[in-house]
Amino acid sequence: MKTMLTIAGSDSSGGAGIQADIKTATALGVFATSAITAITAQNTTGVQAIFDLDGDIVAEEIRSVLTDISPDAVKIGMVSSPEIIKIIGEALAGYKGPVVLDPVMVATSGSPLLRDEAMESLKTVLFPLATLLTPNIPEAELLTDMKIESAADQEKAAKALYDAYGASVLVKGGHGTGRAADVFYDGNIHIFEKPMLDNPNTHGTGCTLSSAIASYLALGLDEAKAVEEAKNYVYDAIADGLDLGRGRGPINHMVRRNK
Ligand SMILES: Nc1ncnc2c1ncn2[C@@H]1O[C@H](COP(=O)(O)OP(=O)(O)O)[C@@H](O)[C@H]1O
Ligand SMILES: Cc1ncc(COP(=O)(O)OP(=O)(O)O)c(N)n1
Repeated sequence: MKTMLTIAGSDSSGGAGIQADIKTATALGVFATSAITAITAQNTTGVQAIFDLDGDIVAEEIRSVLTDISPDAVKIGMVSSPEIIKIIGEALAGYKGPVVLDPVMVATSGSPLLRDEAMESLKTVLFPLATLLTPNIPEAELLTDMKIESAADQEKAAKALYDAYGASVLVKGGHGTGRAADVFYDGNIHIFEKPMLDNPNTHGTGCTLSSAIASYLALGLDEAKAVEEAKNYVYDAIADGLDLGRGRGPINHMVRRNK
């Protein structure tokens, strides 16, 4: 059985964070292990509270998994404080497998999930450990100081981040206008495009995409193929539409089982 480790925050509503990652890996036939960085009280209308876990327990969670199960891929999601970032950097230092880093900054509801003072450590400590970065458009704009208004701009941002950090880069297009075009750069440009689905229930798409990429990498796919298959999975999960809660509901991880 192939395994992955997700290092991320808990989402009480089950749509994003650790919960989305475990559902995704399980749906794709990969055994998920986890290190929880923060607990969020969250639902489909927004984030009500955030509690960062103590750095020592995050370090222990990661070490417990790495020294025993040796995951085939790692995904990193919400890592809100500089202290936790430093500890993750130290705990992953000897890890040789693929590391997919989703630079989660702000939930789509508008709540910050990364503290302002943590941005610099995210870039200096964790980006160099990552083999694949998955910013959305607002995150890529902040990271590159560029305005992104087209797939051509996504391409420029992906190349700039690749040059700066030496990792492959997927600039996701869910916040764009027109088609949902995700631009991937690994030294060559790959564009993965789908129609933009008219469904407000997209909570957790970014977490799901990054954990699906990590799962497909654990299964042995190359990066570009893992990104393509992960996008297909997210697209099907949005298309299969759930309508839970009063706000922006989650996507449907049972989609493959329903077919
Ligand atoms: N309405 C939609 N229709 C089709 N694909 C979407 C839609 N919204 C997001 N996606 C896809 O979901 C994935 C996550 O993208 P995005 O929403 O940009 O990330 P995040 O959740 O981190 O903000 C991408 O593959 C994107 O193209
Ligand atoms: C605990 C936690 N981690 C990450 C997110 C962000 O999820 P994402 O899939 O990037 O996007 P939205 O669901 O916010 O649209 C989160 N909300 N909670």
